[in-house]
Amino acid sequence: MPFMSIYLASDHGGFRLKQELREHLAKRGVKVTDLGPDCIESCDYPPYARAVCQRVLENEASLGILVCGTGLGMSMAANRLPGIRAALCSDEFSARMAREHNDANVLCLGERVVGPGLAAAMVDVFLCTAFQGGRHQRRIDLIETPGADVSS
Ligand SMILES: O=C(CO)[C@H](O)[C@H](O)[C@H](O)COP(=O)(O)O
Repeated sequence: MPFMSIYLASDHGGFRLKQELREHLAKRGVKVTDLGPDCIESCDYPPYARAVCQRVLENEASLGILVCGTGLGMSMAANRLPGIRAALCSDEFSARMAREHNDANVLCLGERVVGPGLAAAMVDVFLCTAFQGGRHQRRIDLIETPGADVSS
C-alpha cells in the first residue's frame, strides 16, 4: 500500500458506513485514523471535512475518506481547501480514475447512495491506484493556479 496513513471521518448520515470502512481497512492492515464522530447523533459535516483535509495536507503520504449521506456536502466542503482534490465517487471506475488522472487525495462517499460492499471496493481501488502524472499533472497545475491559462 503506497499510502502510510488514511484519515477517515463522516457526519451522522455517513456514520454507519464510516464504521464499516474503518473495520475493513483495519482488517487489511491499513493504518487508519478515525477523526469522528463517535456516535450517530446528528452533526454538521464541514468541520469533519476540514479535520481530514488538514491532516492530509500535513502528511503527503496520506489520503482521506469522507462519508456523508450523499457525499456531496463533504466533497463541497473538502474542495474549498487549496491543495485538496476531493472526488465524489459511486463506482469503481471513477475511484480508479480519480487517482490515475486527478491525483485525488480525498475520496467522498454517500452512505445513502452506495452499499458497503461497493464502498469497500472503491476504497480499495482508490488506495491502490497510483497517479499517472504526465499530461494529467499539467491539468492539475492548471486547477491549482487559476488564471494561468488566461492570456492577458
Ligand atoms: O451534506 C449532505 C448532502 O449533501 C449530506 O448527505 C448530509 O449527510 C445530509 O444532508 C444530512 O441530512 P439529514 O437530513 O440532516 O440527515
